[in-house]
Amino acid sequence: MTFAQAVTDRTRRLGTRLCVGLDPRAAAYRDVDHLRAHTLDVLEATAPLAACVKPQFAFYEALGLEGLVVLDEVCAAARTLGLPVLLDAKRGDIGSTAAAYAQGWLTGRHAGAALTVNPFLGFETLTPFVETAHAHGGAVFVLVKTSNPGQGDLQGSGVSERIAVEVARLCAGEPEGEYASVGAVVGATHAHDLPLYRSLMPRAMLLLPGLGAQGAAAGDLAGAFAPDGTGALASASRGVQYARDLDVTASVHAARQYRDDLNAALGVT
Ligand SMILES: O=c1ccn([C@@H]2O[C@H](COP(=O)(O)O)[C@@H](O)[C@H]2O)c(=O)[nH]1
Repeated sequence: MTFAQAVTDRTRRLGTRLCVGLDPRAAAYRDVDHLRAHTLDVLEATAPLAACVKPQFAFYEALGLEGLVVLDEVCAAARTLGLPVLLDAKRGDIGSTAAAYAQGWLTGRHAGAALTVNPFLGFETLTPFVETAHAHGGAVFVLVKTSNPGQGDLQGSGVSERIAVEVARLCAGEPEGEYASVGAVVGATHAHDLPLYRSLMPRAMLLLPGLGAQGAAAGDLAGAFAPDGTGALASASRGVQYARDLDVTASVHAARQYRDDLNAALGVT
């Protein structure tokens, strides 16, 4: 099963469109063992409520080699739980270097995973990511309109729309009837614009970060989904992992609430 198929299957079977972000902040823990144990506990406890899990590479990289080992353990644990992994690393470089990033994060033990990619160097640099993801059953999520307040500095004036059109072009070569291996990141903070991006990229799965801590509300995100309730992943990281300090039960309650609020907004279960 490809990443897009696995996510869509979980949405249909488990009734969830929630992407659980795992961004462990070193300051919250005594040491790396404590960080690892809590992060794995949150993963295991929230897995039945999630369509996929999204570790943010930066928080593991910040811990050096030990952190990268934890990231590897998180990915392995997710695979064991049958939970699709979306690595948020926002890679992008000239094509030959992009090919090395793609090999590192979309093949081997990461085959079938998804990776966020940055199109700033030009559309041709997306090709190694797209080809590798497609060949290994994974996916890439291209930054189209990010959730942060300053995104308009470079993403305004039709730039995001232009990237969206390119994403749609990249999706066009893939089999009909399912979401493509090329998806798009559109901030959940842009609720008003979601129907536009949904219509520009009908075959792309949308990743919607910004739920919770950045102020976006699940009830405002219906415009990102296809009429059957598939095609988008609403993502919360701090809002789940640190729903109430390090209380894993609170993480589960928060994930359940996000899942239910998304379903209520869509009128589905
Ligand atoms: O446009 C974007 C793209 C990625 N992110 C990432 O998502 C999470 C958000 O964390 P919260 O704690 O839920 O705010 C984080 O890893 C970001 O790097 C984003 O926020 N916006």
